[in-house]
Amino acid sequence: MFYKFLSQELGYLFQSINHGITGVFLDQVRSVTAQFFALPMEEKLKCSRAVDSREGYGNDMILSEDQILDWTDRLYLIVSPEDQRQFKFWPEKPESFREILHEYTTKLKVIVEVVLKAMARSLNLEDNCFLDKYGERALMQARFNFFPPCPRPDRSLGLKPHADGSAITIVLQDKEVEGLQFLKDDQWFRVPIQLPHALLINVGDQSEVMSNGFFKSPVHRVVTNSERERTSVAVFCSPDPDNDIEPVDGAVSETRPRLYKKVQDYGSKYFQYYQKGKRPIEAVKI
Ligand SMILES: O=C(O)CCC(=O)C(=O)O
Ligand SMILES: [Fe+2]
Repeated sequence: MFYKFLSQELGYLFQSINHGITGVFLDQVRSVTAQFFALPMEEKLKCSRAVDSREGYGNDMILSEDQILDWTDRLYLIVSPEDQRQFKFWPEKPESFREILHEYTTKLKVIVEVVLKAMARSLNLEDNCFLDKYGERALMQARFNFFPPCPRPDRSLGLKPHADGSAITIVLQDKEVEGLQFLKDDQWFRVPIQLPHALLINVGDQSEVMSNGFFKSPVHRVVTNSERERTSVAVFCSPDPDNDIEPVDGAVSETRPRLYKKVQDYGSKYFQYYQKGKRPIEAVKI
């Protein structure tokens, strides 16, 4: 996980920056999420996604007949750039939903900047080298996940193994129900939930590419359980799709040759692979 790869410095920066996001506010984000999913189906369906689009309320896009579906309901919204918001997908209930999402993601922007700078610094690279690629018109996509209790947790996953296609993903986990697991050395490790006011920051594929593999985008999954529902909010922070993404100069050297090709609009290419259970990063490795 992210904190293992970063210097002490980040721990410090993070604590100081976290003051802008209080535990009370994080609970409000959780609360509007839970309230949305608890609405009658008829109300939620007002935000339904179209068959051929990811944005809105629904489940996995169906891309092949033998696709294994995730045991989840989700609401997926583009939040930034602001001119790309499609309010027809944004819930009107609960009433404070839109305002809280706007406030939450505005606060997260500060964190993204701090984190991308700290990541660069921890590799002795120029502070802004990742941020410059990230750009002023970076993408922020929020995914509200709802995992109902599942009668056969041995046979179904809430989210199948995947790595995120973002630069970084900021995850607000359920306070009471665990489920997220990361793969390391062929073993699954559970993510603790003992710190209810912590945000989990996950390195995505595009940071792996930009750092020439110094940061790794870890494979993770969500398991189900038969007793309790679980919610989470993942905010995917990805570079402007118009920007070329490739290993930054300082991360390539004679002893560390370039490991990834140049890519553009990684996110939209990525999704096709995800639903087929494949890792898109393999396609950009040299
Ligand atoms: O539910 C979680 O804790 C993580 C969700 C996640 O990995 C995702 O939405 O990509
Ligand atoms: Fe993920």
